[in-house]
Amino acid sequence: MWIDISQRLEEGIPSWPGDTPFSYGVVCTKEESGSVNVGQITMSAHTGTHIDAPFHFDSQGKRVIQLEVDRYTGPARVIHLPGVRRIDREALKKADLDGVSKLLIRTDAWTDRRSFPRWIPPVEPEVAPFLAEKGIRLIGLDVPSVDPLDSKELPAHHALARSDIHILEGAVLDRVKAGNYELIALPLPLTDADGSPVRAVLRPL
Ligand SMILES: Nc1ccccc1C(=O)C[C@H](N)C(=O)O
Ligand SMILES: [Zn+2]
Ligand SMILES: [Zn+2]
Repeated sequence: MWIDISQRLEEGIPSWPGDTPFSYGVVCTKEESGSVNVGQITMSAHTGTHIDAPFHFDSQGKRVIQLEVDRYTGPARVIHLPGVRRIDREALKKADLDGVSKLLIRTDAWTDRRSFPRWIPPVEPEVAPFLAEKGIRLIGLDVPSVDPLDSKELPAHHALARSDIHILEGAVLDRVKAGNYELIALPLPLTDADGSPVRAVLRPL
């Protein structure tokens, strides 16, 4: 059985402060067109469960279409680090990361999904080379960023990119136990985009 770890995209879903709010509306009704309801979606590429393309934080970086689908599908390990202040070497030292190429970290830090969090545990840039050495190519979190929310330099985003680790943000891991799963979290084929919403699902292995 697949477990849905995606945030529902619906009116009221929080977006990054100041960023485009999510909306879905029928712009032409079945009554008007005589055949179909036609919807329009307006949203930031960074709302809900989504991936970041390097172009998000590097104007020369890859766009969404250039990201291989293999990065977002396949075996993944979920680790549970409740109450951590930061995701650093210390926080990760007890985790078994051997043979893992996709790592999802459940922090439980985003408790009320109806509002944007005031604080999140950031990923420390120093862990990027350490994770890469372990063979990790994708990191996923249950919070909306890998950097402190007020960061402009985005050191963790850059360090992860330098270590060739892709980023999944805003996964809903509240009811997911630590363990091994198969992951599917595919971005849309957006040619130029800096990020993409994903439908992320896990199946226990
Ligand atoms: N949407 C934004 C609008 C303005 C400033 C930052 C963001 C972000 O999304 C940053 C976040 N670290 C992210 O990668 O999702
Ligand atoms: Zn993002
Ligand atoms: Zn990000």
